[in-house]
Amino acid sequence: MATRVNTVAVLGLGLIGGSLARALKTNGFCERVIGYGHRAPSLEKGVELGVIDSFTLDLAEVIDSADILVICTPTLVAEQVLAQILPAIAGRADAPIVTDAASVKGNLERAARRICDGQYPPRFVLGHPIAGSEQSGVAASRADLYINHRVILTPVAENDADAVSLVRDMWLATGADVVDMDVAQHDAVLAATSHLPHVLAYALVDALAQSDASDDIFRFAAGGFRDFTRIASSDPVMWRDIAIANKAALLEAIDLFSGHLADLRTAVAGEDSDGMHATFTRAKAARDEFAAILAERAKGK
Ligand SMILES: NC(=O)C1=CN([C@@H]2O[C@H](COP(=O)(O)OP(=O)(O)OC[C@H]3O[C@@H](n4cnc5c(N)ncnc54)[C@H](O)[C@@H]3O)[C@@H](O)[C@H]2O)C=CC1
Ligand SMILES: O=C(O)C(=O)Cc1ccc(O)cc1
Repeated sequence: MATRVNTVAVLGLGLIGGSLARALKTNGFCERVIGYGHRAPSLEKGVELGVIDSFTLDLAEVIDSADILVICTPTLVAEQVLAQILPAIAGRADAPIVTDAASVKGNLERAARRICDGQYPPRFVLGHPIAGSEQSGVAASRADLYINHRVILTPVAENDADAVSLVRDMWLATGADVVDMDVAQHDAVLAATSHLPHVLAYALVDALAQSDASDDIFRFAAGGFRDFTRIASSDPVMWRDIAIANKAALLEAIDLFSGHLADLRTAVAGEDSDGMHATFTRAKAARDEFAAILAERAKGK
């Protein structure tokens, strides 16, 4: 593809930032990808693996040399990084476009307004790739991570249309499908489909690991346990940040789920076979429909 910009900077070179860097280098969206972080080791590894061309620990240098800054740090760190970047680029005609990949959008929208005295910075575009895994770190990054996966952009009214368009093109260049969503809708949907399942997996594994029978439980666990709990191997810092940043929507999702679990407990205790059968049948139909959608999407690969 024709090169769109000279330099993309990835701030926080882990699974998500490393995979973006690899994809952009593979498809020629930019001339070079540079890395920025608070510590050298993962960035040195990124250069060694050919994920990035160079790196710096100096944020001012990144701001001066990149066309697009992509914040790929844990969610709450992204607020701190924004607090350093936005004042530094305010009013600068040659300022880079800023975007991010964090899992929650509302906290970053609020942070951006707070940092800029209530005025949303037009060239900051909120984004979130719905692709990843329980792994983390630059060594786990892959150039094909985003192919046929959704990337959600949550532009706000004050956004500069050209900035949104360039960020959209960047993600399209990775092979992703880019969709727009409202910030609050994004956070509610992701609380239900991603943040709640991670909390449930962590809770289940923690509860069983602390029980007296934990040795037997893990020794004899079947595939269902493995499927349900894979995501409990995800990075605790990342998920702690997500739970804090999306507290309101996550609490709503937990409460909705707790109500259903309580109903199911009542059905089990009362041997309510019709009630249980109805719940399991409804859930199976919904899950089968979801599996069919996934299969259709995989065909597009
Ligand atoms: N892992 C996943 O499946 C997905 C993660 N996300 C989001 O993407 C972001 C990154 O996630 P991963 O790449 O999985 O995490 P990661 O742990 O693999 O990478 C995060 C990187 O940020 C760096 N970092 C930490 N503190 C920093 C600081 N103060 N300044 C500069 N760099 C710092 C770390 O050194 C690391 O290189 C998170 O906000 C996460 O919520 C979004 C979609 C999927
Ligand atoms: O590992 C998995 O299945 C995931 O769910 C990956 C993931 C983690 C966080 C996100 O914000 C989006 C996707």
